[in-house]
Amino acid sequence: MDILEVGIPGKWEPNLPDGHISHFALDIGGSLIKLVYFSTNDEFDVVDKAGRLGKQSLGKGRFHFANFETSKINDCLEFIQTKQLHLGGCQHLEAPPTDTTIIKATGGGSYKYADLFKEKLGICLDKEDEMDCLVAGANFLLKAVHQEAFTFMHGQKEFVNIDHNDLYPYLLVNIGSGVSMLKVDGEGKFERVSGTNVGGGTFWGLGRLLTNCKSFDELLELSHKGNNRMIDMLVGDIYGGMDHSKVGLSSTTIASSFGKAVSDNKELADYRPEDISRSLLRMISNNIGQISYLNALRFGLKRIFFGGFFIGGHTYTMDTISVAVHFWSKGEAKAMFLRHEGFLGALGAFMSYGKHGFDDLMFHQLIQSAFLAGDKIGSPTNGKLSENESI
Ligand SMILES: Nc1ncnc2c1ncn2[C@@H]1O[C@H](COP(=O)(O)OP(=O)(O)OP(=O)(O)O)[C@@H](O)[C@H]1O
Ligand SMILES: CC(C)(CO)[C@@H](O)C(=O)NCCC(=O)O
Repeated sequence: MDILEVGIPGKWEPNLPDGHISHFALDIGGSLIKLVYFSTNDEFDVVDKAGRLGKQSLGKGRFHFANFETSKINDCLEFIQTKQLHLGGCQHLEAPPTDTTIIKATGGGSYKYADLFKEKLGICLDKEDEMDCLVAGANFLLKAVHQEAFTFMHGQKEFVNIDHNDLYPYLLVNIGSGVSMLKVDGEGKFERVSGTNVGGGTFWGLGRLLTNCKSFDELLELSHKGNNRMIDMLVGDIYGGMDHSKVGLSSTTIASSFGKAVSDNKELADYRPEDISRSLLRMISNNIGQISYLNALRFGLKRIFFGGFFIGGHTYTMDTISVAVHFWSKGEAKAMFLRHEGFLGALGAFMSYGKHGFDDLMFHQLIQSAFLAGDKIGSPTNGKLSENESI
């Protein structure tokens, strides 16, 4: 489980106390559960329209982010219980007062695990569509968070200035277990234009089988030390060390991922797990980069934002995706990454508290405070996950 905290405004503050937890939201995906909650320190007693006593925040506070493997959902339930997040949730104003806490949730698991949450914590999951949430989360981050988007190519990271008046349209590619591609035209205006089943789950699933790695991080770590040329068949392998320049293929371009394994006459055990992991990561990242570009081309989109936990701020993954987009678009399209990449859906679900009359904690005011000029969500500058520059 990873837990991260971000201050508003200000810097990364790893071990701050939680304060009053006002809302939390969940994105329960095929591989990971993402949890976002908001805590405030300044608060006072209020009585809501239903006569219930509660705490009202002044709108200053912090977003907290945590994630859990979906297969270890009990850890997530325990975390909610220990932090008493569910006691800070809200009740629907139109409904008669009950003991049931309603929590915004998205992702397939909000359907699959609804009964479990009810049974274990008395929480009723209020389901929001995962695509709506991804888009709401991405739009929120791009507009409200300073230095949220960046490019990454050949080891160089560059933050992108987002012009709020020239943000749309863009292609949002969310690389989770599977991959969704959405053409975003505005707030709540989007279409899921494509997807691919070759995604983060494929990398981790195949990688686990091929290398016997015990964790995703271990598999990624291996990939850093690997050399994909040991397994991939390059153009040069086919052309006797030469480029095939007539069609723009250099000798070092991968002609066929894992292609060398066909003629090498080796067994799986003869290959280094590091090289296998590297080839796999490149194959999947390349493929996603290429499909993304083709979809951008389909709709004339120049900007492609990548999200999802598969990226995990990993430089090699981002580099490979960027190079693929650059290569196929001949430099016309740009791959951009988001610092809060894995939390788009959870943030979108969180934002949806503002939509349906959940205003006993003046949710609108709370969210608006995060939008105020100069009061943007701070960026993590140090701390546990900052090594990969991603929260
Ligand atoms: N600790 C981890 N355990 C498992 N997968 C991880 C881990 N860290 C990163 N990943 C990668 O993140 C991917 C999951 O990303 P994400 O959480 O965005 O998707 P998801 O919501 O679970 O999937 P989907 O949206 O398809 O249901 C995994 O497939 C894997 O590639
Ligand atoms: C099924 C979802 C939407 C669940 O998040 C995701 O895993 C996905 O987009 N998979 C790819 C499905 C496809 O378009 O082939």
